[in-house]
Parts: sequence; C-alpha cells; structure tokens
Amino acid sequence: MLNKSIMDGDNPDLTEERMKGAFDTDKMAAVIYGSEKFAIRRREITESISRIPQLADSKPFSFMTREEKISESCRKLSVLSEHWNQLIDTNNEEEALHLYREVLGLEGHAFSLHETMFIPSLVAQANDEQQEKWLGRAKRREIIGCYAQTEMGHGTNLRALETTATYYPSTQEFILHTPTETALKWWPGALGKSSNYAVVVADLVIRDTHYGAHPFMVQLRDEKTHNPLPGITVGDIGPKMAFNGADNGFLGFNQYKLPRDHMLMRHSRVEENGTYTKPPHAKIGYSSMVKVRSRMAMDQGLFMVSALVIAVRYSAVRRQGFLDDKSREVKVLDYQTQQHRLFPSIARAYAFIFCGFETIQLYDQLLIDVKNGDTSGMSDLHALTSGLKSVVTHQTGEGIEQARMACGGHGYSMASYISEIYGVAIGGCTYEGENMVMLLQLARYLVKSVELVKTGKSKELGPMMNYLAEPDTQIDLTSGPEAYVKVFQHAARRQVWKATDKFHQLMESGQSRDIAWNNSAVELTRASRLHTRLYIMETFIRRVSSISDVSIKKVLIDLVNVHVNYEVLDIGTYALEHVSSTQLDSIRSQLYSSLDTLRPNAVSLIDSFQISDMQLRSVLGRRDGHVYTNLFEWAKASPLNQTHVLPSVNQYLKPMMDKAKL
Ligand SMILES: CCCCCCCC/C=C\CCCCCCCCCCCCC/C=C/C(=O)SCCNC(=O)CCNC(=O)[C@H](O)C(C)(C)COP(=O)(O)OP(=O)(O)OC[C@H]1O[C@@H](n2cnc3c(N)ncnc32)[C@H](O)[C@@H]1OP(=O)(O)O
Ligand SMILES: Cc1cc2nc3c(=O)[nH]c(=O)nc-3n(C[C@H](O)[C@H](O)[C@H](O)COP(=O)(O)OP(=O)(O)OC[C@H]3O[C@@H](n4cnc5c(N)ncnc54)[C@H](O)[C@@H]3O)c2cc1C
Repeated sequence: MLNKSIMDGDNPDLTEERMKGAFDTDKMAAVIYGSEKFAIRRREITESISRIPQLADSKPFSFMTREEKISESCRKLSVLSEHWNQLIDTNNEEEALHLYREVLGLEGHAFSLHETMFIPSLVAQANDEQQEKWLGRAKRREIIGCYAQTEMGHGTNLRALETTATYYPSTQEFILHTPTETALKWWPGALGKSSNYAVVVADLVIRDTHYGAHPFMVQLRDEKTHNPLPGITVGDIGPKMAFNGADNGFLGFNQYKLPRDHMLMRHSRVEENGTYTKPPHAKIGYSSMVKVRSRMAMDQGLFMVSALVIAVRYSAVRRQGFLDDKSREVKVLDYQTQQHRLFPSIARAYAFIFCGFETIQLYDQLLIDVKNGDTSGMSDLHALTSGLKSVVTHQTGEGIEQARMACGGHGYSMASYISEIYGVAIGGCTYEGENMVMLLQLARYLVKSVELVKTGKSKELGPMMNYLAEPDTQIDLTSGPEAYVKVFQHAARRQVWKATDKFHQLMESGQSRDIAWNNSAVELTRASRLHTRLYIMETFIRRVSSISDVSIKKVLIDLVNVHVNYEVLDIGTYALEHVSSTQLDSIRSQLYSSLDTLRPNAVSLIDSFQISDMQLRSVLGRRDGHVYTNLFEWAKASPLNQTHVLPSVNQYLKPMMDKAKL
C-alpha cells in the first residue's frame, strides 16, 4: 500500500485517490520531516497521544468561548506534564513542537512564548551563571515565561522603546519604569494571565546615558499566589482576530526594583559600579527575533499545509457539475481552476518547509558561532530571514484564503476551521517584524551588495549574492527548472539594481539618505521579494535534486514543474523583460499540463504530511472523508441546537410578533 492512510470504511472517493498515488507516503514523510527517524517518531508520538483520553478536546473547539479555550489548554498542559517524559525526548525541540501542535493546536496557550522566545532568550542572552539559575527551572516548567518587547506606541522601531531600566550603583539595582501610557508593554503572548516571569526588553540607562534596548529577566507574579508583584500592572489585551487561546497581554512598571544580575549579560554587561561593556555586535540582543524568524518558513508552510489538507481532501469528495460523463457529477478536484487554485500552494508549502530546514540549521550554527565569539554570520542570516518571513507569511495567507474559497460555502463555516488557520497564520505578517519593514531590512543588504559590485569588490559578496554581479545571458527554457532559476535571477538582479540606482540618483539629486530611501521604498521591497523568491526556488530545486528514491523524486519533480511555471508567470511583468510573450505562452501551457500530471498524486502529497485529525480540528478535512455525516453531527452539537426554543425568542421575538398580530 503506497498511501498509508487508506482505511476500511473511509469515503470511497478518497480511497480511490489514495490508491492512485504513485509513491509511498511514509517515504515522502521522511523527506518532508528531514529523516525517516523523525518521521517515525512523529507517528509514534501521535499514536501515544491517542492512548491518553484526557488529551482529547472536551468539546469541539469552535463552540468554545475564549475563557473555555484558555482553560482547556491549561487542563491539557497539566495532563501533559504527567506524561511528558514518556511521550518525547524533552531535549528534542522538533519532537516537543510536534507534541504541542498535536495536543494544543494553533490557537495559542500558556507556554506559547515560553518555548518559542523565553527559553531561546535565556539560551542566547543569559550568561552561564544566569542560565544555571533560570534555564533549568524554565525547562522543567517550574516557571512560565514570555517575551515582552513591543509597547503600545512602538513595536517596529526598537530604538524608540520607552520602558527604562535605570541602573543605580548605590543600590546595585535597576529601576524598571513605564513613563507613559504608550510605554505599556502591549501584545506579548501569554503575558496577560499565564506567565509569572518575562524577558523584558527595556532601554538601559546609566548616569543619564541611554544605551538602548537590552533584555532583563523579570519576575512578574508571586510564585505561590500568582498575584502580580507590587509595582507591576499586568493583564490581557482582549480578543484578537484569531489566536484567542493565548492571553496576549499588557504590562506596566511603577519604579520596579530589579537586582543587577537580572540584566541578561552574556554579551553586554553592567558592572557593580555602573561601567557598561557593549556587546561584540550591536544587534546581538535581537537574537530571539532571528530565532523565531528562522522557524517561520517551516511553521507557515505547515499552516498552509493544514488548509490544503482540508481543501484537497474535500475537493476529492465534493462532487458538483459534469465533464464528459453526464451520468455522474465530477469531483471538483478535476476542474482545472480548482487545481490551479490549490496545486501551486502545495508546491509552495513543500518549498517553504525545505527552506525552513535550512534556516533553522543556519540559526543553530550561528548560535554556536556567536558563543565562540564569531558574529560574522549575523548580517547574512538577518537579511535572509527578514525577507523569507515576509514572503512566506504573505504567500501563506494567499494560499490559505484560496483553500477556503476552494471549499465553497462549507469553507466559510468554522467546521472547515480554515478561517482560524488563516487568522493565526496571517498574524505572521505582523509579528516578528512587520513585513514591509523586514523587506526593507533585506533591501539594505541588497543595496550594499550592489555597492560592492559597483566598487569592484564582488569577492566580498555574501552567500547567494553572486548572481548580482553576473551578466544577463540567453535563457533556453527547454533546459529544465534551472532555466526558470535564470529567469528569476535576471528579474531579481534587474530589480535590485534598478531600486539601488533610483536610491543613489535621488541622493545625488540632493535628497537626504532617509528621504531618498523612503522615495525608493516600494521598488526596494519589490527587489527583496524577487530575491527571496529566487532563494525559495533554488532551495526547492536543490533539495529535490538530492533525493535518491526514484518514485519520490519523480513526483517532487512534477511539483517543482508546477512551482517554476507558476512562479515565473506570477512575476510576468518582470519576466517579460527577459523572456518573450511567446515564451510566456509556452510556460502557461506547461503549467496546465503540469497540473494535469500532478492530479493523481494530489491527495497523497498532502496525506504525506501526516497531520492527524486531532491537530487539524477540521470537520471538513478529516482523514475519513465522510464530510456530510461529520458536518451534520457537528452542527447538531452547536450550543444553539441544545434546545428547540431559545430564551431570546421568548423574550424578544415572540412578543414582537404577537404585538404585530394585534
Ligand atoms: C523542549 C524544547 C521545546 C521547544 C518547543 C517549542 C514549542 C513551541 C510551542 C508552540 C508551537 C506550536 C505551534 C503553533 C504555532 C503558533 C504560532 C503562533 C506563534 C505566535 C508567536 C508570536 C511571537 C511573536 C513575537 C514577537 O513579535 S516579538 C517582537 C518582535 N518585534 C520585532 O520583530 C521588531 C522589528 N524591529 C526590528 O527588528 C528592528 O527594530 C529593526 C527593524 C531591525 C531595526 O532595528 P535598528 O536597531 O533600528 O537597526 P537599523 O538602524 O535599521 O539597522 C542597523 C543595522 O543593524 C542590522 N540589523 C538589524 N537587526 C539585525 C539582526 N537581528 N541581526 C543582525 N543585524 C541586524 C541592519 O541590517 C543594519 O545593518 P546595516 O547598517 O549594515 O545596513
Ligand atoms: C499575534 C501577535 C503576537 C505578538 N506577540 C508578541 C510577543 O510575544 N512579544 C512582543 O514583544 N510583541 C509581540 N507582538 C507585537 C509585534 O511584534 C508587533 O506588532 C510588530 O513588530 C509590528 O510592530 P507595530 O505593531 O509597531 O507596527 P507598526 O510599525 O506601527 O506598523 C504599522 C504600519 O507602519 C508601517 N511602518 C512602520 N515603520 C515603518 C518603516 N520604518 N518603514 C516603512 N513602513 C513602516 C508598517 O509597514 C505598517 O504598515 C505580537 C503581535 C501579534 C499580532
């Protein structure tokens, strides 16, 4: 059996699709998740969870209030704490992430920031003594932490953060203070009600000199009573577009005293007498953000996959309209428009995940290098992850929204759960740096690279920048995916140079650097997007080329073909400067035929991610494909359907109608 999710009693339309798959989904899972060992571990963890009934949702999540969602995730966390060591290797971050996703889903919970930013901040920013004091406690979950940086008035511009940490040598203490309303910390996940500690980012002040944003370890709540400590104002910021299982919070300090050794001092130091030692790299304190950004291609890829699992399975079950055979309606997945809506997103999701593996490894390596005193890789990774987080979050949002529409009316119902996936994923366009701002960070790096080429210093170009120094060449589109990479290289190179030239010309015309930058910003962001999309395409092709299993490689090459044709058409206006309109027509034909080629493997390609029903939380996307029965059962469970006549009918509607009858 090639597709391992074939089960007796499943919807026959889905079974038929699974039988058509030309490759082994377990082998594909091993490629997706980086190794056979980890793919097996994922399945084992999922299996073990299913044997612990207390870890199941106590009722459908979509019918829960916000308070119920928060309480439910806390209940599950407490059950998990009894089983943690049996379920996973607690030192393995990917196993832990899988466990969290399976049990708690994506709507956030008390530990959302503890694992993703609080612990990573301690790992990267605390010195050995501080790690000795706090890291073990955090890892054992004796304390719950979050990352409190953003303020009501400033998130993007970290240099304008208003919260101060003023050092007094006389008492060897910092005083943390919130001087204005806009200085209130605002947004940090799990801050409002769950965390009793936070890494707080504040402007370090010593003898009236402001040294800028630095991280501090701050206790917020009493460990026995969980009440806020004196001098601390903390609470929840209210409901959000999604992610409502998390208590994003606000936080204010009123002259709150903090011992000197609570400033995280691996890289910068304040001595007892107030002497300040600056870090080896000015932006080393930003590492927790780089850590999360380096994970985002993977995480967003998985968000998109969840929506696609739902949409592709549903499209294989949903029958509507006719093609040749007028005796039976067709599966909507057979419509070319449906394939065009979904398959390029499947390709992107695979590509994002392959990129994600690369950037996670690059971050891990950087962490080691920085600990050994080598900060030279920081700019490269900052530039790469800034562009990548911006492009993947935007395209994931587009892909999920297409997946929703591909499910017609039922996609709009919370039974599909796609709107929740969309709401959570789209938050990524904003958190960890607003997308435009981060594209402009990459643009700084691109402009500098062009300046290196212009001044004859091409040898100093960073990784993946050499193409900026190469001349345009003739493109032979029949030579395979590499030719499409060339199209992207041409388009990105031209746009990067064009935006840089514009910026330079504006400065030469007398505009200040900042004004010239702002007047070139749209062109600069376009350059960053093209550069990043080139990186994604190259990584995808490189990864697929390295695969040895013939049947897996074959279907992934089909997927690469969908990707390269779709992407080049998607940048048609830029591509037209390098390929003719006749060539574009031929790319269009190739895209349609590649959709057709991929069609029989569509269900197996998304099944290969092996996302359990528990994690998916979608009635529409369940593995068994019994869409209509499941949908009706779900609607019957709605709290509104637990009584025939609602109190509001008796209280308002009936009297109103009765009055109208008089
Ligand atoms: C046991 C293990 C368990 C682990 C398990 C994990 C479990 C996980 C649990 C659950 C997961 C379940 C999965 C469910 C998924 C749920 C998903 C939802 C999760 C939600 C989480 C959301 C978390 C969000 C957190 C945040 O948002 S934190 C706040 C983020 N804020 C920002 O990003 C602010 C953006 N702003 C900036 O970064 C900066 O201000 C700036 C824009 C970069 C500008 O900085 P500035 O200092 O002003 O510098 P410039 O002058 O512009 O540039 C100067 C110079 O510096 C260079 N630079 C800048 N940054 C860096 C850097 N980081 N590194 C290197 N260099 C940098 C810049 O390039 C310039 O260089 P040049 O001068 O040379 O050009
Ligand atoms: C779900 C979620 C979770 C979050 N979790 C956390 C957390 O755990 N901890 C934490 O500290 N923070 C958190 N945040 C806050 C988040 O990091 C910030 O909202 C984010 O960095 C954007 O900053 P901002 O809100 O100041 O946006 P703004 O910068 O005010 O953005 C508004 C607009 O201004 C534009 N803009 C701003 N500056 C520039 C510029 N220089 N050039 C061009 N355009 C510009 C932006 O592009 C955008 O269009 C979270 C946010 C969300 C949505």
